[in-house]
Formats: sequence, C-alpha cells, structure tokens
Amino acid sequence: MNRDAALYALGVGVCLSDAVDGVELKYVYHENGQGSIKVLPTFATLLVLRSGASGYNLPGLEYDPRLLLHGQQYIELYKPLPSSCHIHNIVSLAGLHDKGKAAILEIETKSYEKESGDLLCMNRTTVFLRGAGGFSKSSKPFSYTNYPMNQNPAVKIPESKPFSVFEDRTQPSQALLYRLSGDYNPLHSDPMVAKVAGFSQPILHGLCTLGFAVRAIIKCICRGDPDLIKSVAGRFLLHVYPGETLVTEMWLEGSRVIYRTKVKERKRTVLSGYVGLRGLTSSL
Ligand SMILES: CCCCCCCCCCCCC/C=C/C(=O)SCCNC(=O)CCNC(=O)[C@H](O)C(C)(C)COP(=O)(O)OP(=O)(O)OC[C@H]1O[C@@H](n2cnc3c(N)ncnc32)[C@H](O)[C@@H]1OP(=O)(O)O
Repeated sequence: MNRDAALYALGVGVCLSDAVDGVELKYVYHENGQGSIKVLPTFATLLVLRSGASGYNLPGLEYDPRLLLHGQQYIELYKPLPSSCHIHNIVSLAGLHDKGKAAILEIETKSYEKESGDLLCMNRTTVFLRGAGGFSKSSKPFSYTNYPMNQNPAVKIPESKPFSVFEDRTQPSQALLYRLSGDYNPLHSDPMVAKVAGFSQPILHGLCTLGFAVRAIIKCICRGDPDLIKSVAGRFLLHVYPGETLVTEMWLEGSRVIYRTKVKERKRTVLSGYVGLRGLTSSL
C-alpha cells in the first residue's frame, strides 16, 4: 500500500510544481529513517475500489454506464490511514432518487482494517446516471436517503472574501497518471468514449479534482497536517479537462472549511463542498 499511497499522491498533484516541497515530500518519500510514508486523507476514496464490484447493479434500474458521472463524495475519517494494511469493505445503498432526466444513486462503503478490525473510514459515493430517471410516478418522484441532511455536500458559498486561495495547474497527462490508482474508466483516457459521453476530450476523474482541493486546504489551513481532516464533502458541478488550472477558494466557518474550486481558463466553478477539521486550536 506504501507504493499505492505514493502513486495516488502524485496523481492528485503532490510535489507537482516543487519536487522537494517541504510539506508534501512526506506523501511520496520517507525521509530521516521514517518507516513509512504519510497517507493523504483522500486516499480513503480509493479503498472503495477494493469492494471488487465493477458496476452498480440494482435490480430494475437500467442505465448506460457511458453516461454515468460522479456527482458527489462524502468521506468520514476515523483514524489516520495506515500506509500498509488489508481492507474489508461493507457496502450498502444510502440513497436513490428519480430526477426525471437522471437517476441519482448513493452507495455507502465502510472500510475496516482487517488486522485490527478497526473502522478506518466511510465513503458515500453519489453517481449521476444521465438518462436513467423517470422510473417512478412523475407526480411523486421516488426519493430515498438514509443519512442526515447535514452530511449533504451541497453548500452555500459565503459572499465574503475567501480566507485563503490556492492555485494549482494540472498536467495534460493528469488523468493518465491518476487512473493508475485503480479507476480505469475510459471516460478519462479514451477520446471516443469521452465524445459519446458528451465531452470534447477525456475528462479528469472527479476524485482527482477533489484530491487537489483537499491538498490545497491541508496546505493553506491545516499548516500541512493531513491528520486534522475529519470529513470531506464535495459536489462535482462541472467537468475538468486535464491541463486546466484549479483555483480553490476557502472560507473558515467554525471547525469547517467551506471551499469552491474553479477552472481558471474557463472561469467556471467545478467543485464545492466543505471539510470538517479536528483539533484546530490556535487562531489562524
Ligand atoms: C456495488 C458498489 C461498489 C461500490 C463501488 C464504488 C465505486 C466508486 C467509484 C465511483 C466512480 C464514479 C465514476 C467517476 C466518474 C467521474 O469521475 S466523472 C467526472 C466528475 N464528475 C463530473 O464532472 C460531473 C460534473 N457535474 C455535472 O456535469 C453536472 O452537475 C451534472 C451532474 C450533469 C448535473 O447537472 P444538470 O443535469 O444540469 O443538473 P441540474 O438540472 O442542475 O439538477 C438536476 C437535479 O440533480 C441534482 N444534482 C445536480 N448536480 C448534482 C450532483 N453533482 N450531484 C448530485 N446531485 C446533483 C440537483 O440538485 C437537481 O435536483 P433537484 O434540486 O431535486 O431538482
């Protein structure tokens, strides 16, 4: 897993503009005799891929996998992720909604460390299935959720000036590097597949964009300490093309950071959400 964690870190832009970055080198290299590298909290999103399932199969729900988009991600972290362990996942249905033009499916995955039996993290993945809605009566569209409203990633962005802003340029090859962490969906690598899905070229994985945004928060708000991250919520609002520049704006609201990520070249918001922090004691 050490190698997986380092490969993931490179995929979400660690040391992209500075190969000896003082706060990020620890994610890819263990200096000073450290036994292992530090694992980024958003590495938790990859643990979901270890469930072994290749699709979302729900009897009666038909959809075209080529039109599937990642809609939202919610993560709870219960302890820092170890750099090496075996994972046992428990997967359940957290939500299903008929939006007419689309169906929204929410899958919850709890990841346990096999050796200790400890619950490491929970991921709630929302997928937006374009063209798969309309399976219930339009007078009362079906909607089921099994989690509290305060875990909804949709946020209201403050009107005040952001507390901090961080800019990072993704590489044209970013998705090709990120996919090596295990999400091999051809939407991110194959121009023909991307065209069928409605894009002019392959798009970046939503979880890659989220990884860039959370790294920005760790740098600017957590003073480089990834263990301060308790939860992460993000809603993917628009696709990102590899090579575009991500600008993440951050606002502090108590123990939460509200954030918004824009693509600089197109001046469009692509992601927004919040990050829950633990133990942020000193004033910033
Ligand atoms: C057995 C299971 C094992 C578990 C396995 C888990 C595997 C985990 C891997 C998951 C990987 C998934 C594949 C990854 C793919 C990608 O990474 S795709 C790239 C990232 N995503 C994107 O680029 C999407 C960007 N967003 C958009 O393009 C748009 O927001 C949209 C999703 C197309 C929606 O836009 P639009 O059609 O204009 O919607 P609206 O008309 O505004 O809203 C309609 C209703 O839908 C709600 N909604 C809108 N956006 C979202 C969203 N992002 N997430 C959730 N819900 C959304 C919106 O609120 C509306 O609802 P109502 O208000 O009730 O009407």
